[in-house]
Amino acid sequence: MTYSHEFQQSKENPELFWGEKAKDIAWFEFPQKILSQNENGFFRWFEAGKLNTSYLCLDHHVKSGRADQTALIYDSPVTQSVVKFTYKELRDKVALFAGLLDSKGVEKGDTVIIYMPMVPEAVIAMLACARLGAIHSVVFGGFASHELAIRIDDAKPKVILSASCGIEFDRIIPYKPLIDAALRESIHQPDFHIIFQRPMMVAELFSEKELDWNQALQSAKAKSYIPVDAHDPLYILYTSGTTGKPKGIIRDNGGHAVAMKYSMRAVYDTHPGEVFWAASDIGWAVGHSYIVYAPLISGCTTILFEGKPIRTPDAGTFWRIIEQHQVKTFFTAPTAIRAIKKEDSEGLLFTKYDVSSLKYLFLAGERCDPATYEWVSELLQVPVIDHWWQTESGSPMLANMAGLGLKTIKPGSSSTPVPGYDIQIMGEEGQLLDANMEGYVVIKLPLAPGCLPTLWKDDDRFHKSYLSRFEGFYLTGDGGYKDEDNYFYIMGRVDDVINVSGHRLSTGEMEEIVAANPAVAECAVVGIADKLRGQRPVALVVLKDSKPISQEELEAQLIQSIRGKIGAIAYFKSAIIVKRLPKTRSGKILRKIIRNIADGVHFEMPSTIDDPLILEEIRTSLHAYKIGLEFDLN
Ligand SMILES: CCC(=O)SCCNC(=O)CCNC(=O)[C@H](O)C(C)(C)COP(=O)(O)OP(=O)(O)OC[C@H]1O[C@@H](n2cnc3c(N)ncnc32)[C@H](O)[C@@H]1OP(=O)(O)O
Repeated sequence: MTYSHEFQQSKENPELFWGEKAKDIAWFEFPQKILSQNENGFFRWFEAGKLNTSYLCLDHHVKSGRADQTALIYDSPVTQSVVKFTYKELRDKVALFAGLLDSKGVEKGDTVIIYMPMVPEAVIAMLACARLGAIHSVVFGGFASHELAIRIDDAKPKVILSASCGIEFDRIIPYKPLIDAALRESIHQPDFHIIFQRPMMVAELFSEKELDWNQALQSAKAKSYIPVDAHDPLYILYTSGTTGKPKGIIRDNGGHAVAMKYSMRAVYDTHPGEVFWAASDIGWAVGHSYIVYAPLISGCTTILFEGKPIRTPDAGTFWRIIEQHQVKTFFTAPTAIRAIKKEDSEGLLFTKYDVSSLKYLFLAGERCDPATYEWVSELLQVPVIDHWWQTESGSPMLANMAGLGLKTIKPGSSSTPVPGYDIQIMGEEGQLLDANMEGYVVIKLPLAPGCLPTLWKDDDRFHKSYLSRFEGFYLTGDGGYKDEDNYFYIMGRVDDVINVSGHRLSTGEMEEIVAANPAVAECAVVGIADKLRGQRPVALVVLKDSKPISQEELEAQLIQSIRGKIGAIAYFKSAIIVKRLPKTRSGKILRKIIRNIADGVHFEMPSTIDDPLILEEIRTSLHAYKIGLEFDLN
């Protein structure tokens, strides 16, 4: 099957196309209708199909001859351990943990928050929820207690699952105080909190609602899988929107399973028995899809890596893992490659390992700059495939599809649309733009299976955020252009979302935190270019006349507030006091222009600007702070 044949078929007859792909899944009952619309007009895939995602990931393989194949390899340089689980071992652990959850009253449709580091128990917890038809919501361990509290109040979990600590390089991060603080802040209170005690830091348990994971398991009985409907949610994954409240992306069971299976073969060219490694975190969409669900549904071996690309112990860690576990397909973020390049630009550590098992490197999470692409391609001598997707889609939307025959790689481009995604570039007035014209990246409805069917308990926000701007199209929030060969170039967000080290964060949320400081009259937080992290946030602040404060003091306070509320991952390090902010005559802050000045990008003076002289003031303030100096601004 060629790419153009598959793509054309998916465009002309999506029902036929996805109906065929659905046959690759071991349903308990095959769907009666492939594509339908609900009462709101939202598209739904695989109506009346019955399945269980945990069954697909585990029991199905145990039954069909993979019981003794390694399913999961936990490789943790920070604890110096490597532990392997066969499909049968993992299935048994998941069934037992599902039994524990069941005994604590967790039922189909209940929500469970998982706030855990990269330990096998986190994967077991996800699959145990799926086994019961409970909806998990994994919260990235790097988020601070306030972010956790917001998610607790929105998801209203029956149980919280966590661990006593995480490990960042050589630092122990206690989790229990963060959860306690989140529960003091949240209105909703779960019935139980089950804590996996790690030996490097044992958490103190204060009440009967707080259970020790291993102790509680001692009396648990294994629980079998429960058939769920294709439309039932498998999980909620919160992602940053333009305001402080994150969006609860829902993933349904049916569409997700079909999309996972299809993408492993068609995008990643990875087959049962082969080793697939996504060096991400289970707190992100990549971690959900390509550490846990897609490799397991496909009968592959997956790797759970508790470490960093550098300093755990060095910039050769990735290559060591590829050699040791015979990885065929590797997936990471460009930031990770930039970090390695910075520490080992000559690739000396790389030469210590035999990485001949590796067939592909896939990159996503942020735009891959051509310099990083060239460096890593030269080093690895395998195809380096930059591809594009979002938390909302759960799997790639633009990719050079290795399983359908690789096409020419064009550095800077994420290649062509994956079957199921009719991607277009649109102008302000909703007109489709020709090649080489930059505009909004939009997708003609219906979206492919696996994409968010709506937002958790918020159909209105789903419609407003994604469907209302251009009738009949999904607004991705990204901007870009395509070339004459229909290769797309994603240039970055068109809204207040930024990407720091592949982590999607909201500058709108940061502005809310900065604006809450008593000295701040008004502010703008923008994402500026960062050599290692892709982007980092910077705040421009106008002070209240009545509240004098030094630049240093204000900056220290704001850094503390953002670390405390969002987390250190925001990498917020700079707050700059300015006299005024550039605005349009109607009072809208010109954030994009501020960003352009900081990044040295040419811009047209907006005709609606209130006072053009402010731009020079901003430039001087940024320069005084050593931002934008490396660029020729004139
Ligand atoms: C594959 C596509 C995707 O999945 S994209 C999403 C996943 N992103 C990546 O895999 C990006 C790869 N990036 C990295 O490995 C790191 O960012 C590199 C480049 C090594 C830099 O590490 P580091 O210096 O620690 O910076 P950072 O930006 O990661 O972290 C900033 C501060 O946040 C902290 N942090 C990070 N993760 C956690 C966590 N899970 N739990 C607790 N804290 C965390 C870091 O320790 C750091 O804190 P501090 O500022 O040093 O105090």
